[in-house]
Amino acid sequence: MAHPGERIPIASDHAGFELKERLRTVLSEMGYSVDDIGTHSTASTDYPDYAHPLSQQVSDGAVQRGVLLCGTGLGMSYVANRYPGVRAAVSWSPEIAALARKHNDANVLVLPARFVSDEDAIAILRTWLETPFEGGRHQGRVAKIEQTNEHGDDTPGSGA
Ligand SMILES: O=C(CO)[C@H](O)[C@H](O)[C@H](O)COP(=O)(O)O
Repeated sequence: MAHPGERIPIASDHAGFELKERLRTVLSEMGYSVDDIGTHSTASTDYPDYAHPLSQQVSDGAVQRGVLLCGTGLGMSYVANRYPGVRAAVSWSPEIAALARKHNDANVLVLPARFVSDEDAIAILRTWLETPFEGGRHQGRVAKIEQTNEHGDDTPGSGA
């Protein structure tokens, strides 16, 4: 499932900066064209400033997938999952990353940089990159993520 030459955006806040630097190298060595959106130091910064531009690219179809990192992975995932078509999965093990691909067709990998070792993060990244979506029974479920509710309103829960 590796796509040499594919452009992959990667972004972090200060908590994910050092791991992002490591993963950037790993991606380049695997043949990907890495688009580093930032941050570029360990100076304190705000995760939405990096999650928004990356998620927009995935949502627009400018890229197929992207990688986000912050301390817990949560803040980045909250932002990313607000974008139509983005399915961002916080993954703390290769098993979770594999299931996020097989069952959920996750197109953004989110790493909790303060809670995974560098070696585990590399294994998670490789698994996520190389595991295909299974389709089948999962296809309809993934499609329902973007579905409108029974009131024809596309805001889940509104009017209920
Ligand atoms: O998920 C996050 C934001 O919700 C992250 O864990 C941030 O990296 C974290 O909040 C940063 O914390 P800090 O105390 O400002 O370093």
